[in-house]
Amino acid sequence: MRNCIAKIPEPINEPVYDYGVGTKERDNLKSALKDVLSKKVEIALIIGGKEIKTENTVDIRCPHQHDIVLGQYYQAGKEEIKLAIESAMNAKKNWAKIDFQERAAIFLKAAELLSTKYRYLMNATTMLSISKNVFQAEIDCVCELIDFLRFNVKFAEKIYEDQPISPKGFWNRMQYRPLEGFVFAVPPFNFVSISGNLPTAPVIMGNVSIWKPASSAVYPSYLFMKILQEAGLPDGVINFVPAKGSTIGDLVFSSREFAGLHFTGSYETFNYMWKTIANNISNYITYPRIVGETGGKDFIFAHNSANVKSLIAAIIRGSFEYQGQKCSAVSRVYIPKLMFNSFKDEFLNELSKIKMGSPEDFTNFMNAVIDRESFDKIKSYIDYAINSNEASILFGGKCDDSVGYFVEPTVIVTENPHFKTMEEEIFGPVVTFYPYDDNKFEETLYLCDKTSIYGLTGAIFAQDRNAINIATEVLESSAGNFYINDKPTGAVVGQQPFGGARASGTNDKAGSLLNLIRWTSARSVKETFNPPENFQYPFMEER
Ligand SMILES: NC(=O)c1ccc[n+]([C@@H]2O[C@H](COP(=O)([O-])OP(=O)(O)OC[C@H]3O[C@@H](n4cnc5c(N)ncnc54)[C@H](O)[C@@H]3O)[C@@H](O)[C@H]2O)c1
Ligand SMILES: N[C@@H](CCC=O)C(=O)O
Repeated sequence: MRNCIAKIPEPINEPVYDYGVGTKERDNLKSALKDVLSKKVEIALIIGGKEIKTENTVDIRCPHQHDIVLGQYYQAGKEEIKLAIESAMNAKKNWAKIDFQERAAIFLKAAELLSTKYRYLMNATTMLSISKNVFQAEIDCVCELIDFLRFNVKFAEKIYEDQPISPKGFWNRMQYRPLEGFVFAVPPFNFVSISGNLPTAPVIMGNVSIWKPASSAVYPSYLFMKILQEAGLPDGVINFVPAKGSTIGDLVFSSREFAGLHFTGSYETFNYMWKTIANNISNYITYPRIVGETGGKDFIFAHNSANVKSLIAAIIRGSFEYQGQKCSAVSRVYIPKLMFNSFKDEFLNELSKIKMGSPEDFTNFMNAVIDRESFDKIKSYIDYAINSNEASILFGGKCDDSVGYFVEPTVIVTENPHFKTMEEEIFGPVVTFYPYDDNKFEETLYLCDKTSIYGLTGAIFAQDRNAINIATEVLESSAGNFYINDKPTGAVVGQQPFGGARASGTNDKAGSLLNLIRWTSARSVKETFNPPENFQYPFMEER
């Protein structure tokens, strides 16, 4: 729209539905679940706006019942990947020229479609294909994804509005250009919101993207791609390319037009990508932007003044929601020995109330872990603890893959603060306790800070203000998201910008202005209204 400088609406967080018994939302969701189960979906690549099928298909199965096949998706080969890069580069010129408000309208519309027309279908595909209970699905694939879209366009507006000063006679402007090339978006399996945010954040800033969804989260990602198309996203701006990581990675990173990586996933994969990019560095038109959020070894640290009931609730939710498959999940707990002895009975009693099974049964708190590889990895950590004389299993420990990939919520206790499960990311429902000497609070804080390579999330539980202050100070670099008397999961867009440093990533805070600014390459433009006509300065004039 010409001659109109309209403001982006002020975003508010999408309300979370509770799907309580007897609500119409619950009925709608139940019928969406039935619908998804009764059909076999066929998911094509979407390149340049066109659906493309290949020779290679992969089954989409329910992790909680692996004999249920929800459908199939097609996997890209080299030809399709090259076509996707070409399509992105073709779409680039027009997309960058579209007025920001027109671009923003597309994402605001997509958010509205998600909030209304597609809410139940999106929840159903997420619950069934990545095994999330209704609450975990709702806060992820609906609310957080909507928040990313609505808040990011507002942050983009703030960036564009940020302009330099202009003294009399001059007009200085800052043009926020997109990057010179395309952005490669590579998400993990565990959050549909992250999958949707990784391509859209750069695209909101005028970039184009190649989006490779995680193999186990193709279904809800595809649905989001269709929503973006319905909202008016022009062809080729985002190219949806399910593919094997190594096949697509090699081609993209050796492409001259590669200008940015927007990644979320493991530390190991990110390091591999960074090294590959470094090896190709002289091939690129421009230095690529590398934004990556990776793993965590997140902690709860209890002081002896902590409120035990809220501590127990936080440990159970923080460790076992979504089967501990959150980068933010609690996986180590520091607790004073005396408190540990008195808290155990109540803790075990609460743990025994956890129900595990299919997400279709709304009474289940936990569901299955994502796939066989993950199941085997988590089981190997539990077996290691079972066989070690440095640790004992306080709760759980059983794994069963006969119907789905189920791992019991598992609590390990150790006296070795450097025990393997205190240091390494497991990415499953396993938490390790280290009971510390009651008079070694501060010393143990330093130990916590130095125990793991990661620095993502952490929490202090204490009523004593001095203890809170000391912990906040000592643990300053241990967590990019730090919580006081709250679990270290469940960050909300616009409220707790999310990300960590150390081995947890580049800490560019997903869903914030800090992230969006990485997707622009600014140009300073100076205009002089009355330029001098003589090269000599006044002090050079003769009397
Ligand atoms: N910090 C965060 O915000 C955050 C959020 C969610 C998950 N995570 C982390 O993600 C990990 C779990 O997710 P995951 O198992 O999907 O991670 P992963 O590293 O195995 O995979 C991440 C993505 O990278 C792709 N990939 C792998 N090798 C590739 C290559 N050579 N080229 C291109 N793509 C390639 C995968 O297919 C997948 O899409 C955990 O470590 C978790 O902590 C971090
Ligand atoms: N942002 C999410 C974690 C994302 C990683 O898996 C949280 O705060 O719990």
